[in-house]
Order: sequence, then structure tokens, then C-alpha cells
Amino acid sequence: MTTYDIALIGFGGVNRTLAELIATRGGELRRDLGFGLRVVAITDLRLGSLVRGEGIDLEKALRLVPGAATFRDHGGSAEADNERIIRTCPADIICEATFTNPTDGEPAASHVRWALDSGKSVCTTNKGPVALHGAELKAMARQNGLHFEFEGAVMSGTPVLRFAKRLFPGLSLHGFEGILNGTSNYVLGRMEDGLSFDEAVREAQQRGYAEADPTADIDGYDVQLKVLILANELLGANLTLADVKREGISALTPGDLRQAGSEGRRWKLVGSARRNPDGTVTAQVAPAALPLDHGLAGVSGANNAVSFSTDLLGAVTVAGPGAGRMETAYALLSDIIAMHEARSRETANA
Ligand SMILES: NC(=O)c1ccc[n+]([C@@H]2O[C@H](COP(=O)([O-])OP(=O)(O)OC[C@H]3O[C@@H](n4cnc5c(N)ncnc54)[C@H](O)[C@@H]3O)[C@@H](O)[C@H]2O)c1
Ligand SMILES: N[C@@H](CCO)C(=O)O
Repeated sequence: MTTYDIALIGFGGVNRTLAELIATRGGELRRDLGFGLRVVAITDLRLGSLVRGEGIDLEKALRLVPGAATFRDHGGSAEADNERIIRTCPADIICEATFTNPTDGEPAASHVRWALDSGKSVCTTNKGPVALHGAELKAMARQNGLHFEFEGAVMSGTPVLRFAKRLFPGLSLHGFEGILNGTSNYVLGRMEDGLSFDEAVREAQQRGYAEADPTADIDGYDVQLKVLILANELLGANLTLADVKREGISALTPGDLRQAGSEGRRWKLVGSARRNPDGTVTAQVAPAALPLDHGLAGVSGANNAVSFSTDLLGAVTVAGPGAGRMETAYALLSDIIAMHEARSRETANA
């Protein structure tokens, strides 16, 4: 049976949860999926790095508390040393889950380049490299006969990208609108319940929904990246960050939310894009007070939903979890499953 050796770049909420899944459910996964997973390298800014060709003891690695210990105490190094480890470790697949940088996608984009340049496929939940360097990185993967998968970059474990790519050939897609950030949606809901803005953000952080800097969620930068990914991947647009107008929810007050409630409306942060008659695509992120019978008004908590406007089917809506450690770790697993399926098809056709 095939075993994929993987390297975890960034050992925070998402990659730790993937490691937990492999440690606790590796046997079941092997039986159900027809392949095994072995973690041979881990790097993290706060923990340093560890490489073990025979496989890392994940239970031991998961017990390390950032700030209190590093991999140096366990035969590794206190430095992340990403370039050397990504290029030289014996992994088949790199799972990139470091901080999203909404401005230039670095250093994660370099992590992806180093992997693809050294013969390793990549799956990532990091929106930066996909939104800001997606075309380059997909081409690099293709040229090198490797995979670059990023289902978790939009709507975490809810497979919106694969779903849309399978559904839309044969249809014309006019555009989409959606709730694409779990944190801001959770915060708006908790403010409606009476929590202060700061309390609601703290809860979203504790639940593992928020970015390392939650202003990325609140001020719409996170949705800006996701709109860019959806527009470029699904509408065939060639947009850059500056093409997606952005406004977040930080100006909304509890009074605004109460007022909307009394008018039968609910404030939501909506990301959207539409194809214009001349073929160009217009995209934006902005708060909107939606009437309660609007399809997106009932999306609650950290859930997300995106409604695609199509010619033959009308509106097609995909809804599900939009954030969370397990939900996003599952997205990485789904990427590895997609790579395995592609590899099995290639072998069958050879
Ligand atoms: N948590 C979610 O719900 C969710 C959902 C979808 C996508 N994402 C994305 O997945 C990624 C990881 O999310 P998370 O919740 O695990 O974040 P996190 O903050 O819990 O973990 C990130 C980890 O990466 C490490 N790191 C940062 N820069 C690094 C570098 N240059 N080299 C090595 N390590 C580095 C940090 O020390 C931290 O441990 C982010 O890009 C996030 O935007 C998260
Ligand atoms: N911080 C993001 C994680 C998912 O990309 C959110 O809250 O939606």
C-alpha cells in the first residue's frame, strides 16, 4: 500500500489537528482511503524544526508547548529553517499552514515555490499564495508534474472549489455572492446576542476561527483574498488584489445591528463578483443589511455560503463550515485524497 510522506510547514491550529487526525485515526484512514500518511518533517516559527525519515512520533510532537519548548530538546533545531527543510526533507507532499499574509502572500509563496522546485507536491490552506500567486504556482506545479491543491483556502473544509469546477463545465457562470469569513459572521451573530465587539472577537479567536491578526477578518482582507480566488478560479478572471474593492464590518455598531433587526434585516459581510456584458469582472467586499428572506441572511456562526448565479440552473448555493481547526485540517486531507486519486488515474491510464 502507498504511504505518502508529508512535511508540516507551520505547526499551529490546522496542521496540529491534521497531525492529531493522522496519529489517532491513521489506521482507519489507511483502510478507508487505501493509502497511509507519515509525517517526516515539521517546521514552525515558535517550535523550530524536526526531520525524521522514519516518521515523527506525533504524540510527542503534539505535547510540545510553543514558548516552553522547541524541537531542539527533541533532537531537532530551534530554527524553522524552512528553505533547507522544504528542499531537502524526504517528503512527497508539503502541507503549508503558516500565517496568511494578505499583502504579498510571503513567505508562504516561497515555501510553495521551494517545494515545487524540489519535486514535492503542495497542499495549503493559506490564502496568500493562492490569491496573489495562484497562476504562477499552478503553472509551476504543472510543468514539474506535481500537484498544487488549496481547497481549504476558501470555506475551509466545505469543498466549494472542487464542487464548482465539477458542476460548471457546460454552464455559464454569471457571478457569485457569499459569506466567506467565519470570524466576522460569528462576531456579527454574537453581537446580535448582546456581546461586545471585543468579547465576540475573543471568542472567535478561542474557537480557532480568526487569523493571527483578526483585523484581517474584521476589515475584509480575508474575504478580499477569497473573492479573488473564486473570481480567478471559477470566472476565469485575471483580477489582482487592487481590483477587489474592500470594506469590513468595523464601523458597524450594536445600534446598527439592533436597527436592522427592527427592520427585518441582518448585517452580513458579503463578498461578490459579477461578469459584466463586456466580459470584464467586477468584484467587491462590503457589509450589507440583508432582508431576512435573503438566502444568505440565515447563515449563522462560523458557517459560510456562496450562491453562484448560472444560466441553466439559476442560483446554486454551497453552504457549510467556513472556519475551524478540524474543518480546515480536513481540507488538507481532502487535497491529499485528490492527489492520490489523480495519481491512481494516471497509473491506470499508463
Ligand atoms: N483556522 C481556520 O479556521 C482556517 C481556515 C482556513 C484557512 N486557514 C489558514 O490556514 C493557515 C493556518 O491557520 P491556523 O489556524 O493553523 O493558524 P495558527 O496561527 O494557529 O498557526 C500558524 C502557525 O504557523 C507558524 N508560522 C507562521 N509563520 C511561519 C513561518 N514563516 N515558518 C514556520 N512557521 C510559521 C506559527 O508559529 C503558527 O504556529 C493560515 O494561513 C489561515 O489563514 C485557517
Ligand atoms: N479566519 C478565516 C479562516 C478561514 O479562512 C475565517 O474566519 O473565515
